[in-house]
Amino acid sequence: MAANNSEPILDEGGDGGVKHEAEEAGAGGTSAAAAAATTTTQAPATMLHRSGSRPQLDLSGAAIHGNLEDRNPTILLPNQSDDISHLALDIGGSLIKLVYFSRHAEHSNEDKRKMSVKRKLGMFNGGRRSYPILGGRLHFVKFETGKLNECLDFISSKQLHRGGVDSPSWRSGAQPDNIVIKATGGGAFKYADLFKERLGVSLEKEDEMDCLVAGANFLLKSIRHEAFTHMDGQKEYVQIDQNDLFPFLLVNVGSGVSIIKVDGHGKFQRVSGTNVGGGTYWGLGRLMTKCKSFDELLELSQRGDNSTIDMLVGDIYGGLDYSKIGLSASTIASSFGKTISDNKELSDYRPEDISLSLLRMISYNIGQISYLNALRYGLKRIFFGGFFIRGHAYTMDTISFAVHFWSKGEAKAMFLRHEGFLGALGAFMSYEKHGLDDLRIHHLVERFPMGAPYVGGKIHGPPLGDLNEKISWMEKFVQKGTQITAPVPIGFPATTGMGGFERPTAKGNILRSDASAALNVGVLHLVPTLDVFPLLEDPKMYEPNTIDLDLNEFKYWFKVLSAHLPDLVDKAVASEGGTDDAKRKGDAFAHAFSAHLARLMEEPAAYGKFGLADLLELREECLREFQFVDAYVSIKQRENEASLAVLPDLLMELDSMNGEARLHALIEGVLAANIFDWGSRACVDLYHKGTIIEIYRMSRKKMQRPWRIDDFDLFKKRMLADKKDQPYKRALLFVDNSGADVVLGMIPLARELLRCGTEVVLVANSLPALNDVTANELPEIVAEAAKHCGILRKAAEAGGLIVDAMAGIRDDPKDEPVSIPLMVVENGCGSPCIDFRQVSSELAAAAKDADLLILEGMGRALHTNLNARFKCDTLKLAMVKNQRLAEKLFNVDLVCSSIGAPDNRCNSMSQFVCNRPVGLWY
Ligand SMILES: Nc1ncnc2c1ncn2[C@@H]1O[C@H](COP(=O)(O)OP(=O)(O)OP(=O)(O)O)[C@@H](O)[C@H]1O
Ligand SMILES: CC(C)(CO)[C@@H](O)C(=O)NCCC(=O)O
Ligand SMILES: [Mn+2]
Repeated sequence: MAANNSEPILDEGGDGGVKHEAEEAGAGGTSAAAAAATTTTQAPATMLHRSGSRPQLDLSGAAIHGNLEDRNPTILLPNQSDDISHLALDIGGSLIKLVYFSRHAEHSNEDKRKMSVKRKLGMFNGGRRSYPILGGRLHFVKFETGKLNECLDFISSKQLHRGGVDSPSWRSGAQPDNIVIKATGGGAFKYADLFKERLGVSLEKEDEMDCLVAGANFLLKSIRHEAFTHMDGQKEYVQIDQNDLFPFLLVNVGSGVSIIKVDGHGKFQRVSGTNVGGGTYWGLGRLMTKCKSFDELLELSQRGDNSTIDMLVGDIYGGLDYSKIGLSASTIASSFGKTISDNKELSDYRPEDISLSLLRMISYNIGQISYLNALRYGLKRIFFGGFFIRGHAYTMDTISFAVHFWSKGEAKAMFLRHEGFLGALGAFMSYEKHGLDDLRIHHLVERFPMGAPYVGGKIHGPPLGDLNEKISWMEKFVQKGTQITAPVPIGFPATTGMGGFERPTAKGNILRSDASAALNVGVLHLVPTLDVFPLLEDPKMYEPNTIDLDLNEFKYWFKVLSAHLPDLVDKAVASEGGTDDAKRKGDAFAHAFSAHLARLMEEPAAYGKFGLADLLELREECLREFQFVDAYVSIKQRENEASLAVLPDLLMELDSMNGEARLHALIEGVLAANIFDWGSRACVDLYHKGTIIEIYRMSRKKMQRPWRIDDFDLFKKRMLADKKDQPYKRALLFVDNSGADVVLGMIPLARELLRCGTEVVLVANSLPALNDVTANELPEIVAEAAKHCGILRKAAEAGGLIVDAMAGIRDDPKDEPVSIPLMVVENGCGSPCIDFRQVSSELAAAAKDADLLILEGMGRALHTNLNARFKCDTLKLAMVKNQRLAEKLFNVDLVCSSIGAPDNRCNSMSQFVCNRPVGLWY
């Protein structure tokens, strides 16, 4: 095996000229005479061809896995390679693009709690795979075609052609003799023999245009923030209406340019093309500037002034505009036109200026030809792909300008985040049973790991799959004093004026290295178990984030998160035993997360349309990337224990009250207990000043109504007056923090609902986030609490929670759902916020019969979902512990802070959104 053991190399010098082979593969025999934008291939509209290269089912060594008593136990096929293929290639004239899939073992984290919940909710199907696709990740990588060997080494080191190093076939050492890999682009023909020779694989050729269209359609259908406009330096994501996507013009700017009219899935026509494309810019640019890499050339353009080279309208008109035909003096009249009159040699011109002139000439030309073709077919939307774009703001602005200018604003240029990967994705989709067609937007989660493979450009090296490699990679950067860039290219504003463009603004002089441009996109996680929350009133209109994370807002969060970072690192390191290794990991995490923050500070839209929920999740994901499983684990345990110790007193106090006073005390208690929050600086300070119960009591004492939003009376009416016996059939309680928050706040409230005959579903995080309680931890906490209370005990026993927590699982063998008074389900996320467009399937199933939602805590009820509307009554409870939110939402100053005693008087909110008109109730 070509082991993945070499160290990443930091290569500051150029990396040698790219051996360009675009002459053969790129232009593909198109003659100079066909240079005009009229090369039309009237291909008949074809359906995407799927050929069957899928391996047969290998039943050898089959064994039953899991519970033998299950009616339909899981059968493990150790020798069966995954039933979706893993790698597809697009080998173009300039670059090779790889899309590969790495698998998530579906049952590995299928723990007992999940199985039990599934059975209770009637979701259990006996271990058969319930989803059309496997969970896993789609990775995107590119290489220069001239360095094909690097690409072959990469495939070989990861054994991608054999299903990855973790695949059963690889581990068993079996040598499948006929591996077939889908490939598109000219190189699928040109390099087929080399692939056979080096890797023993056959390339199965897929048509390039088919693949481009399939890739574009998939992205536009399945990725929420894929397409964006880019005008005057401003990037704006476009909401694509699935029912109104076709027809559109797809312009793929690779070495050469293909222009395709797309009318539907598999329905398209290549209407034109131009041989003046990315290869032209890079090729001419290399000859004229002696640049060693594409990026160097692009970077030069950022410091260029094209007016020394281009002949402008003003040069011809003595400095005047030619306003009668709408041309300003700064409009380019003739690209490179000035060089005819000067008595100068090439070396007399600045390479910077040459690069900028070339870039403008080619981008503008592509924009114009695209517009003309859009006009020809009456199309209003033009999507631009291909790696010539390279996420480069100036290129996109120039193309947009041309389209806008010539169409007088009628046509719109849009760009794609996965710009260069359309063909490779299309090739991936051409595998039979790839399952991607069945994916919906809510199944895909994009993540931006630091250690994804960095290839090409300035940073060379093997994929950084291994944690140690990742850490030493980060350390090297730190030692060298190099700024660590998050894995996305920089965008920077450039201005365009009427009829002409100004030169790129000085801001953003650095072009992000190609290594990171390759990761303009993150890793796409395919999570088939995610669902849209069925109780959303209008999923299309739903926006989880309460406040838009614009640059200003981001600046605030940058400060908050940066300030919190040292404390978080300390906790994380302690949670891993505080060893030297843990410290290295902690440092690497801090650098990685800071790099993300720095990246987003430059451009808040860098990772797609990013909200606070995404930002907070990014932090948790970053911790997980550096294998910090649960930074708050011991704090959570300590606080749970402390809170459970005082629970009996609290329950006694509550039981001595009458119904109305009790309900008031319970809601007040939830708000008071929500003061415990490790995500809030002001509250962290409090921890050093008192015990949990002291803080809780003080908090409750100060909890005077009216709260900032106070719909308590409405809720009380529903609970106590409208229908006394069973006010609600099933309530979903979204819990927040461990410790007092859940034990002294939410569990007593759950108990009250149980007392009223309401089924209670406690909904908790799937993965840790700060000190939030997780679905795995909750059964044990409930079981402990139940020791002090008959109502809880009865419900928890009936719900199997006590057994779950303490012994194994005792389950109803029937698959049918039964009425369960108390259940714990996971929400599908590992973040302090919740995005109801993507929740776990068990939560979605539990929600079907729910008629009350209770969202608790700032993350879930305030930062996200304050404005969300649901199909049933919803109670949102939170203690406002964040100055920014208090100001923005309620226009108040927080008094809670370092003074030791929080004044909660006006800082709580209890919003009750009724969804059923009174009178028609029940
Ligand atoms: N690191 C890079 N090295 C070379 N070219 C790059 C790089 N990054 C971006 N480019 C630009 O992207 C172009 C290639 O884009 P793309 O990968 O979409 O096309 P291709 O598939 O190689 O070409 P074709 O489809 O015409 O065969 C190059 O010609 C160049 O303009
Ligand atoms: C030849 C291809 C399709 C290879 O990707 C591409 O480089 C291209 O579309 N070139 C432009 C050829 C033309 O003039 O239509
Ligand atoms: Mn191509």
